[in-house]
Amino acid sequence: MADSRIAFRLYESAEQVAADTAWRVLAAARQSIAARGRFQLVLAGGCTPQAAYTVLADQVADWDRWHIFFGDERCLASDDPERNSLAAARILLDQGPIPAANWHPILAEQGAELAATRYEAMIRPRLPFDLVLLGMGEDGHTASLFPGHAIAPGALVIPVQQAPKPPPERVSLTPSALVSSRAILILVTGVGKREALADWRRGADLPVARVASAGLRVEVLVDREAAGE
Ligand SMILES: O=C1O[C@H](COP(=O)(O)O)[C@@H](O)[C@H](O)[C@H]1O
Repeated sequence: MADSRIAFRLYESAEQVAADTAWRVLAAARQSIAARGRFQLVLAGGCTPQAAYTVLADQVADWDRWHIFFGDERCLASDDPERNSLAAARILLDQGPIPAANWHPILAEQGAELAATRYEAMIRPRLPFDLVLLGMGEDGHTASLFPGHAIAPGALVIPVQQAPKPPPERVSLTPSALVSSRAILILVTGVGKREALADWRRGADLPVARVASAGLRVEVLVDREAAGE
């Protein structure tokens, strides 16, 4: 792993990763709002980022200027607790600070094909994002980009079928969309991620590695359990 645009940062605990993520997101928001009047943030799904969202929700920020997008969504009913946007909404929208009009979920309950087409049409004129948050799965997937899955050239958002992690049907931003961002933060915590992280750092061709190596400014926040140190 010799890509100088990717900075790996080590933290003692997942709590520290969450706190520093929140701090970095707030700093990016301030800069973006000062420069362009708005902050376009892509949220990661899964469990890892939820602690950071909880820290964020308690902070003071210019929330009306934040616009929230999603890196991927699972094709489940809109009220299914496994939906990525629902988990984030419970923290940042329902009782939190972000106005509903600025919340841009992927409507995956419409089916992967239609939801992907509609989300692509919505994000295309809004690119670039200011900050993309990503996680990493135990197999090195990021968003819903899984190892061995082909990506249609030129697409920004794709339907995903037969994902190895349930549910099998999903919608994902592609590497092209994810790297159309001023910065990317990848959160990697827990012992379950240790092997994939080590593979990535040894140069394995994983989806997370492909996205990270194409990004402009990429920071990977890793806790000691994932790092194995
Ligand atoms: O299924 C998914 O998995 C990854 C990793 O999730 P985590 O629970 O291990 O943090 C996540 O980044 C992705 O958005 C999600 O859909």
